[in-house]
Amino acid sequence: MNAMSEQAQLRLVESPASAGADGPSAGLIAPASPDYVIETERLCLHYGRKRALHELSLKVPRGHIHAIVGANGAGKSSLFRVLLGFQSPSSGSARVLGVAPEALTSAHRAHIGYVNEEHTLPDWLRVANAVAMQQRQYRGWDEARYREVVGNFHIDPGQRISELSRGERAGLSLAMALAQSPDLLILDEPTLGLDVVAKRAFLEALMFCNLQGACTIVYCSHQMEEIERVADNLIILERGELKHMSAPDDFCERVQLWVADIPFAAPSQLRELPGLLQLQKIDGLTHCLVFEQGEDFGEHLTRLGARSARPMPVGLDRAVNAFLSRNHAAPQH
Ligand SMILES: Nc1ncnc2c1ncn2[C@@H]1O[C@H](COP(=O)(O)OP(=O)(O)OP(=O)(O)O)[C@@H](O)[C@H]1O
Repeated sequence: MNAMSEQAQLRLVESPASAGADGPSAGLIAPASPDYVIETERLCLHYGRKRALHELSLKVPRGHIHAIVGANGAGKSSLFRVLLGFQSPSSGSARVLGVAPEALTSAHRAHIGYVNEEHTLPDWLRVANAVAMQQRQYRGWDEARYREVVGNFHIDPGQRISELSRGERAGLSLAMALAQSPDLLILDEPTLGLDVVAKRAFLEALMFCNLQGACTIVYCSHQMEEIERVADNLIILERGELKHMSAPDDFCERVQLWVADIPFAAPSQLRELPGLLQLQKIDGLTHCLVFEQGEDFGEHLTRLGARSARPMPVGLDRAVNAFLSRNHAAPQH
């Protein structure tokens, strides 16, 4: 996270006077209400020779909780950096709340909450001062929501931010972002480092904000059980490309586990099965995780000599992991 992004994330170091005429406390510009909170068109980002985003065309509709998943290095954080204007794309275009990232003013940014995994907050400030500055910055500040979320942590308002534990820092930045009452809340691995109770409190706060209908939440995480619980929409990125977007349940329905008794099929034959995501031999039975195959997939197994074969549903964790691992980087031998 570079210095510019830290500054833009939370303008805690900016006094209301220095926020300028377009500052959030100086006349809140209501953003247009486009149907999509995020739109990208053939978005590409290269860091030197490293490709982070490739021809990414994505439309995230207003409302609901959207989860972006992908393996390490899939481009999730890079996408957020481009959307928030911290990083210029190599080509293509993006719009956030209908505005191009490079055209986002302080007033627009007041409608966008952002929490990153580092939970960057000014270390030298005391918690109470940081919160007071946020209260002044954001007209829509919701004190009750702030207290509800921060109340799950034993944070002393007199403590310096540098003295907080990782989890407390996470809780504080989440509470401040939620209290800002943003139209769009972008969260980059927000629950990393939170204990079970704090995680649950945070997820409940997210769902509550979303139920109130005002806030669209776009959230990237590797924690599939969380996503299963809160997300209405699942977006899968792979090496900077959009691979899938649907409701999590729809995605699960597309992945099936077939358990078959095929004693004599060669592994090379099994690996040729259509839609194969993952192949395992467990207790003498062949387990095939397959993508977008119908009920007639069993016929393929029968042709390979299966004595029995039955499909079984799979949970989101297994479905997403199998989908991502089919092209996951593996060490060269
Ligand atoms: N500043 C940078 N310089 C060079 N390469 C970078 C830089 N930032 C990211 N990358 C590369 O861009 C790709 C996408 O990185 P990004 O951080 O967006 O992935 P991610 O999906 O957020 O990963 P993770 O789940 O591990 O946080 C990776 O291959 C990464 O190595």
